[in-house]
Amino acid sequence: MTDRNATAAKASNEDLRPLEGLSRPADAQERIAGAVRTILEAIGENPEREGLHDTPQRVAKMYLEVFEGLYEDPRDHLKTQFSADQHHGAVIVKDIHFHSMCEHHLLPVHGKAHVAYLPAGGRLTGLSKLARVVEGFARRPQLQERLTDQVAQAMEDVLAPEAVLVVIEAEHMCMSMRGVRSPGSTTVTMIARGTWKHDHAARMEILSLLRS
Ligand SMILES: Nc1nc2c(ncn2[C@@H]2O[C@H](COP(=O)(O)OP(=O)(O)OP(=O)(O)O)[C@@H](O)[C@H]2O)c(=O)[nH]1
Ligand SMILES: [Zn+2]
Repeated sequence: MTDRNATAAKASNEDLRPLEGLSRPADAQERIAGAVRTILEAIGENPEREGLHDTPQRVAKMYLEVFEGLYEDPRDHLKTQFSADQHHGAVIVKDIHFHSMCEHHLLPVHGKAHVAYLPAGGRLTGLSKLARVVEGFARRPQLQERLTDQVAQAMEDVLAPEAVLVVIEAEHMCMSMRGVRSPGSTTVTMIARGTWKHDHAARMEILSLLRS
C-alpha cells in the first residue's frame, strides 16, 4: 500500500466513527478567536482595525453555531415515536433544506435532503424529527456521502424501519467560489437500506415521488 493509499484507508476508518457527539472543549470560543486573529495577521490584515476588531469573536461564535451538531447525538430525536398499526405505506419528507460545512475546505455546503422510510410494525417518528436528524449531522465538518450514510444509519439504529432511502442534493461552495470555480453544479448522493436496497421497483417508485 502506498503512503497515499494508507492515508486514505485511515481516513475512511475514521469516517466510520460513532454517530454520538463529542464533548465541546471549555475554551473552544477563545481558541477559535485566537486562530482567526492569526489568519487575519497571516493575510497581512490588521486585526485591531475598527472593522476587524470584533471579527475573531464573531467568527468563533459562528463556528460554534455551525458545528453545534458535533455535540449532540442526532439519533435522540428519533426516540419520539408513535404507533399506527393501520399505516403500512411509505413516509416521505422531502425538501429538507440544510447547511453544512465541507470538511476539506471548511466552506459551506447547502442543499436539500429527502428522507423516506417504510415503517416496521406501525412504528413512526415525528415528521420534524427527520429534519432535526439531517440538521444535527449537517452541523459538523462533513462529506456529503457521510452525511447521507449517517442519516440512514440513524434511522436504522433507532426506528428500525423495513426500508429507508436518503437522497441529498447539494451545492458545494468549495467548487463554486474557488478551485474549479464551477458555480451551480449539484452533487446528488443516495443510499437505500433494508428492502429498498434490492427492490428496484419500490426504490424507483419512491424516487419518482421525490421528483414529483
Ligand atoms: N467526495 C466528496 N468530495 C468532496 C466533498 N466536499 C469537497 N470534496 C472534494 O474534496 C476534494 C479535495 O481534493 P484536494 O485535491 O485534496 O484539494 P484541492 O486541491 O483543494 O482540490 P480542488 O477543489 O480540486 O481545488 C475536492 O475534489 C473537493 O471537490 C464531499 O462532500 N464529498
Ligand atoms: Zn470542500
